[in-house]
Amino acid sequence: MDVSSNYTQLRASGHIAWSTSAPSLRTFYPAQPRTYIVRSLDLSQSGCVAMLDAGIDRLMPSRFNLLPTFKPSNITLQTSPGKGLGLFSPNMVYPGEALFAEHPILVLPYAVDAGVPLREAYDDMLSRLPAQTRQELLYFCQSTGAHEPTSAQHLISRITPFAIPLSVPNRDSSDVEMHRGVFLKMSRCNHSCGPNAVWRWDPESFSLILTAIRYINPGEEITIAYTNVSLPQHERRFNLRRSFGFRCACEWCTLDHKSVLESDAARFFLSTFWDSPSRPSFKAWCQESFYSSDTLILDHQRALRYIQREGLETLSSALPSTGIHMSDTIRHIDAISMCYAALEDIDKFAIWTRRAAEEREAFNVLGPDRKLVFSKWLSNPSCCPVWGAKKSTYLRG
Ligand SMILES: C[S@@+](CC[C@H](N)C(=O)[O-])C[C@H]1O[C@@H](n2cnc3c(N)ncnc32)[C@H](O)[C@@H]1O
Repeated sequence: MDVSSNYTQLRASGHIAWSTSAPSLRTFYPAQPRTYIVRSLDLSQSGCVAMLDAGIDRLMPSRFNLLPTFKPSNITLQTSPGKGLGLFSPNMVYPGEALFAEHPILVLPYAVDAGVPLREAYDDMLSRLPAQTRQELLYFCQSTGAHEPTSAQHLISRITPFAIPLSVPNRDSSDVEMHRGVFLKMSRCNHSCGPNAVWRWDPESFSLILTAIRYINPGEEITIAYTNVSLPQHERRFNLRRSFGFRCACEWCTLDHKSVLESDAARFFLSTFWDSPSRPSFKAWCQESFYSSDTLILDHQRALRYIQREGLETLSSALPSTGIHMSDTIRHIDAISMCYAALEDIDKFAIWTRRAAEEREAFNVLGPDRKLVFSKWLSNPSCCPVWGAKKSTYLRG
């Protein structure tokens, strides 16, 4: 291990396998021992120490964009029944509103060459953090009620990391792209099976951004999903227990037995919606007169009701045409608007097209092209390519 004034180089010796209690850390045996660099990144007062594969370290930009600034939302840390501490919003938050952005304090690879002396690396990393940040990390472990951590490695492994992708030198290194980011504030965000916020990694500012996906009332807890929330309760429970070691106390997991069955059925309906063979495609619905005018509309409206009831605004799926991921809420609204266009129902087409534009606007995904298309359709609905597509079948029928 070579130590210089501002960074530490760790060379995997290729034969010492360090065990670690970190649940998410994997060790592997690469053909050539890898070299890792441990160094501080100049990001914020809380400090940030990264342990990176030397190839990845070379690709790290020397500067990052400033943290995006948002309306100060004064997130508070409070007790959440059955979940320890959690993040709460004292203010009303709107769907699509960014809650906060945060730099990591530690960045580590997900998969580390088994020859790396991890214990030394973790000691080194912690010693480089400001004393105040180290204190906060310790407080994090104490407040979760667990035993005092016995080492830096133990302490770091206690904190649930977020998976952040970093640029890798080439496609062959894609297996080492994913890193564990440890965050002081974000790591307090609890899980819910109907979360009201989502997070995303912003490589330009090297930060995690938390965004509301529905209205969050003053005093409400901010939650994210730690697991696939479209699964039935017993599978979510199994996954949360296996990966994070807790039993979920969210409002969907504490329902009575009958309501859990209803919730599972709704989640199944939503997760299989786009591939369900029993539902006609839009084209088939337009062409076949035996499909009643409201079959598809009622199904999409039911999906929107379930999304709201189950708190599943987080659901998104790949569009078959482009493969691009889009919010399921937007997809259902678009589909209803197209059905009304096909039926030449001017009033309802206008209502749902406006809703499609508003939903996109809230989440900043209403590009100028789409905005123009919507305004054209609203001023002259017959411009919509599927205008009358179902009605003409009726007339033919
Ligand atoms: C990343 S921490 C979240 C902050 C933590 N509650 C605290 O007091 O610092 C994850 C831990 O919080 C608790 N937790 C998070 N979501 C929960 C939920 N839905 N039900 C019960 N416990 C939860 C579990 O103990 C879990 O291991």
